[in-house]
Amino acid sequence: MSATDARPWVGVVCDVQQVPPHAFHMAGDKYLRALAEAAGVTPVLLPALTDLFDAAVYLDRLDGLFLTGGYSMVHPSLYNETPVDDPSFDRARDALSLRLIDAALTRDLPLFAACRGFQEVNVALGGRLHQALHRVDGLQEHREDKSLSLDQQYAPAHEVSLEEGGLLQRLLKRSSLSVNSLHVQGIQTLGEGLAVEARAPDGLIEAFRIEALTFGLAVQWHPEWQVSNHPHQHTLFEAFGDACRA
Ligand SMILES: N[C@@H](CCC(=O)NCCCC(=O)O)C(=O)O
Repeated sequence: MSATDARPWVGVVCDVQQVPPHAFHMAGDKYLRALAEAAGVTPVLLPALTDLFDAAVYLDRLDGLFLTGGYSMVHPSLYNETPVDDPSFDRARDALSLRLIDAALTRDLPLFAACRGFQEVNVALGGRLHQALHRVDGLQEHREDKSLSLDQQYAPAHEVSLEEGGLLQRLLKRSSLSVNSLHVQGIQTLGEGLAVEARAPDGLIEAFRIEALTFGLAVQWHPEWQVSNHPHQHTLFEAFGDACRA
């Protein structure tokens, strides 16, 4: 690897988690490796310090933005609801992601989002979430079984149908895709300027395109998981990397 890195630099949002007795800003290894290996970009962690400065300044020096998954829930107050359960929240992550989504739209910066990141984009654009999909009549189970191994938790869980003529169908040259499923929350109402790209068998929206962006794709599943073994997911990261290089 040359000392001068000509690859695009892509911002990756951090979660704020306690590693007792301290708080840490962190991002998952599997996301960072997928960006480096499949997208061919250089990931840069973005600390969630919106209480200190406007996070939009990050994007002045970046070529793309990636919103990762995360075990914490997007706070329901961001879509005008009160929490119905007592899950883990991460308000600092919420504030960082929502500010960066807005700033990426202003700059037409390439954006790719997974799972929690998918939910954040929906909420940032005025959409609402189901706080607990497993309590919604007519929807299938979308959570992982945490008693299983990670390989089993992130294994393909259901098919999604790809929208006719959509970005995913064009990129993947197919009409359906097998995806993993590790989420409690999901889309209840779709935000403004979002175009459905994929749905689960129960009708739940599982991917959308951000119409205002030259490249804006968000998926409910985990495309980063063992991306080298999943060519279709690898293609999504390649397309994002190409958009960051454009
Ligand atoms: N908390 C949200 C999003 C779920 C999610 O991102 N799960 C994966 C977390 C671990 C990882 O980063 O792979 C929800 O439950 O809906």
